[in-house]
Amino acid sequence: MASPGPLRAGRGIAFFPVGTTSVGTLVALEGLDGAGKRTLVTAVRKRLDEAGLRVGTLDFPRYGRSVHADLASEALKGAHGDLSGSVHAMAVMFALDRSGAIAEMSELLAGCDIVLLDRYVASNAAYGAARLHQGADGEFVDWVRELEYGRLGLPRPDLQLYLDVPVALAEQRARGRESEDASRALDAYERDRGLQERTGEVYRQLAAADWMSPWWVLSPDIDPLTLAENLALLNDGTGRRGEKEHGTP
Ligand SMILES: Nc1ncnc2c1ncn2[C@@H]1O[C@H](COP(=O)(O)OP(=O)(O)O)[C@@H](O)[C@H]1O
Ligand SMILES: Cc1cn([C@H]2C[C@H](O)[C@@H](COP(=O)(O)OP(=O)(O)O)O2)c(=O)[nH]c1=O
Repeated sequence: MASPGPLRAGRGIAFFPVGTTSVGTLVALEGLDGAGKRTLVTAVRKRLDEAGLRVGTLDFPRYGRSVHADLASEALKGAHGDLSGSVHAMAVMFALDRSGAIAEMSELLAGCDIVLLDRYVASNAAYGAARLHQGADGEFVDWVRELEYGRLGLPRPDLQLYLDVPVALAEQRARGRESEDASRALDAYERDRGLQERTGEVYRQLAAADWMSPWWVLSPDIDPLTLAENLALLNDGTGRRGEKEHGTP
């Protein structure tokens, strides 16, 4: 059954088994640079707060709080020699940033109904595979899965959202942001139109395959209220997840 409004589900929406403990639902928002992720998380959070849900948010990379995140960001702006030239080295930096946030994520999940992440493991999968001209079924995506969910033990998201914004629009938004805020100058990935195109393609493949969890694909004009209402349905209000194994919101 198709999901309502602008939500497009890959292979149907899966609901999650009821856990024995009260933990929140972990939702990761993915998309290209400038897609509007930060804006959407802020708007959805406001709607969920207003609905009385306990909401936590966390942005990756954790700039200013993680040396790995800062090194990666500086590398994308030309520092640290040939660091940014290595696809695997960059992915390890982003992965170690996330690894350092495991305790914080556990705390958020213990105290919230919904935890919204602005970028997560799939960012590494999509950008790295795109840099290597691979698809979602390639070696790199498997390497990321094994590194982050296997070796580093990161929690799997219950749901992943892909904000599917055309590259030209995302670029226009990123450039608009750059002109408003000098600290958001475009980095090496953002300036590379071909990389953004390929990254979008890998994201669509990951979503179609429901990689690591169910995915919802969101259109550029997604209404934050509609999204918040659909997210709220994943949670029965007690911090426990819905009981249906499969269904649509
Ligand atoms: N739905 C939207 N319509 C118009 N402009 C938007 C929309 N969402 C975001 N923007 C603008 O686009 C720019 C990039 O948005 P941002 O949320 O920072 O993207 P991201 O976090 O995906 O890089 C910002 O200047 C923001 O104000
Ligand atoms: C979090 C993350 C980001 N990236 C990429 C996506 C972006 O192009 C870049 C920087 O992340 P981004 O979220 O865009 O940060 P900024 O606030 O500087 O715009 O790093 C990865 O390749 N892997 C990751 O795990």
